Amino acid sequence: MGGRVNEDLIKERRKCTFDIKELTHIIDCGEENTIKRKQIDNYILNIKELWDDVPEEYLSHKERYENAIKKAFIVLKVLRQLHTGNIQITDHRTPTNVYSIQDGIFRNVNPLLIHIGLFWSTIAAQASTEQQAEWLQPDSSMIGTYVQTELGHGSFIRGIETTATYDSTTDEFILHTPRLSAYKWWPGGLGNTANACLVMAQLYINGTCHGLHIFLAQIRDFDTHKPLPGIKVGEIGPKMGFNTADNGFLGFDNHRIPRTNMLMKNVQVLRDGTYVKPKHDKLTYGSMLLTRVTLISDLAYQLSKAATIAVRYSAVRRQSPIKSNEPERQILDFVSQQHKLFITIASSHVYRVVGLWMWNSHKRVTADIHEGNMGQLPELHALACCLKAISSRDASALVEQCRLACGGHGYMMASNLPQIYAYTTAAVTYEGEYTVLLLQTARYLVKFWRLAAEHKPLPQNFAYFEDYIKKNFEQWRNSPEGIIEGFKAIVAGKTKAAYDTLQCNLRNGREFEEAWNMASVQLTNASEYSTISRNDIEALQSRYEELLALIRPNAVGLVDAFDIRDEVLCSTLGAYDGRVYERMMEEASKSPLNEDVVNESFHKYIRPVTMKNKL
Ligand SMILES: CCCCCCCCCC/C=C\CCCCCCCC(=O)SCCNC(=O)CCNC(=O)[C@H](O)C(C)(C)COP(=O)(O)OP(=O)(O)OC[C@H]1O[C@@H](n2cnc3c(N)ncnc32)[C@H](O)[C@@H]1OP(=O)(O)O
Ligand SMILES: Cc1cc2nc3c(=O)[nH]c(=O)nc-3n(C[C@H](O)[C@H](O)[C@H](O)COP(=O)(O)OP(=O)(O)OC[C@H]3O[C@@H](n4cnc5c(N)ncnc54)[C@H](O)[C@@H]3O)c2cc1C
Repeated sequence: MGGRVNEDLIKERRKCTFDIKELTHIIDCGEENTIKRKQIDNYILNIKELWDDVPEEYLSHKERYENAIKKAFIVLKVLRQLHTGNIQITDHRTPTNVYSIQDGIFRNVNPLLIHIGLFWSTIAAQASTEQQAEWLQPDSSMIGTYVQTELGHGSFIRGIETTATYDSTTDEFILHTPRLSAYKWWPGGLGNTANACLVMAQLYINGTCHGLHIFLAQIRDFDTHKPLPGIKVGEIGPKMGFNTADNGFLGFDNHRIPRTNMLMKNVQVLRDGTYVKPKHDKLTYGSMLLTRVTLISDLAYQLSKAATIAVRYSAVRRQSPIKSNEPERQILDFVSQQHKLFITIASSHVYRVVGLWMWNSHKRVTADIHEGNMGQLPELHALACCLKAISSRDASALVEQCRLACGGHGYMMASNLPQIYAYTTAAVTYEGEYTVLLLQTARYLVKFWRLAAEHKPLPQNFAYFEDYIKKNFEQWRNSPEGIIEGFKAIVAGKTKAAYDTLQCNLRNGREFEEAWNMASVQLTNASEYSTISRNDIEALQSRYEELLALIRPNAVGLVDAFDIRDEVLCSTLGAYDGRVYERMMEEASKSPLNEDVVNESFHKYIRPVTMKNKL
């Protein structure tokens, strides 16, 4: 769409007091990465076959999937070319960099998301060298998915009921679904797309259960794509979002796979049925850990999209004068609006930085694990659980806040905010449900509180627990260091309160698990335990309001620095040129309900009633 840039946005950009490009380079971790990112954007977004004439929202569930699959294989080809170096752009900060522009292409989810993001990465991390050499061929016929959750069990994975029983006479595992609740349910790409999967099942050898292990199973014929004998597979139906991801169900009826299809890097079953234990029994859960880490950066990116849309719209939208004799103001001038939006910008930066830090920590800990050192795994797991939980919960709440900040127009699908919300809120549940993950972190914290309470030596990271017990915390100071100290006090105070409740329940004769359950609300909620006073809060509040005013002239510059292209934002409200109303009218004209001047239902249903007495 041609035309001038909205005058208010032009003025906002003139007001900006910092170098927008410099911030973009910081976000990309260097100018070189910005250049590479833009090359990828240009390359992929210029592929004409990836763009639709009819907006996604007007397609049926089936048409959406078919359209998405067409695009997914174009994108897959490009990703393969990038990896093999046939397109000369490589080396990226985090995987999300390459994949983020797909949001614009699919306006939903790439049906190959799990194939690329989880299937290949799990094989790369958990299969033996020989298995990798066989399965990770660039021209492989396999389209895979990650099959863990069952109809009856998602969070409590030890309760998974699918079995893999070793048959030493044939050197095979027999995969079996013993009952309805054991049907696999949810895996992305399973419904129609995948012909193979990594399936999590309870391993049985000679009647002994060795717990959960991962197996590669072919489920559809590579040529005809028909389900193999003994496989019952299908799609689970429409969802709040993720409607192009063909999430599926899967049942096995004594389906046989070779013994060598168990992922054997960390754990082995030998030909004679000997079980060789892993060095750490949670290494099988490694893919969940990696995805949780990756998600933090992805959620930061979703926040930057929502903030870009809502801030640009708030600069263009004028409604109500502040003083009655003045013209209507940009809604961005209302301090309450600034509060809604600037927090979203800030949170995006916070989770971007933390996500990158976690990505690097994961790389470091994985290298250690490779050398046989498991020492850092529990801390990484506790951090990943907590950060995945709060980043997804914050992101979905803030995306919704941005949507509401755009008033009625935020409710339009063409604003793209409802789709970003549906995508973001799913992350609160998948890859470990919010409360369940917080309880994992609580379990870790309580362990160290117990050491502190018993005056046993603590690792340096937990020295603040001891400080709290000895009341060594300094008086609150309104500074970044003071805020960090305040948070330490909150964690220590909260952990203490939960620990005390737990102990009290135990003293009253409860079993540990029951006592834990009774303390679980305390274990997941944070409250104010720091030395902060009422006066401090007032000072913080007024500093916060000063900061809102300081940020105000730079708001549009700050979101421009995210440098997200219009094709990715897909929003009538958030485009760079700010031609909001023109774009809204153009999108409305695409509604099929505008195709006929008089819709045929008028003749069928309305006219017979309204004209009844006049005919
Ligand atoms: C084309 C695009 C490609 C994209 C590529 C990248 C793009 C990035 C963007 C991403 C965007 C979207 C992608 C996502 C799409 C959707 C994917 C969804 C996939 C799924 O949902 S898969 C299913 C996930 N399921 C879960 O997460 C289940 C949650 N439950 C659990 O994890 C466990 O049951 C549990 C809650 C952890 C409990 O486990 P368990 O009962 O076995 O353990 P205990 O509580 O008894 O604890 C025992 C002991 O073990 C420790 N521990 C537990 N887990 C781990 C771990 N993972 N690592 C290390 N240690 C672990 C625990 O701390 C205990 O230790 P302790 O005994 O206290 O010492
Ligand atoms: C969009 C989407 C995509 C998905 N993709 C995949 C995929 O590709 N592969 C795959 O295998 N799975 C996938 N899943 C499944 C997902 O991983 C699970 O839904 C998730 O792990 C939560 O498990 P659940 O559904 O069993 O929830 P439940 O565990 O039944 O949770 C229901 C409620 O019970 C509470 N609860 C449960 N246990 C406890 C506890 N111990 N203490 C306190 N409260 C508890 C929870 O907090 C929650 O409030 C996907 C899910 C979604 C929504």
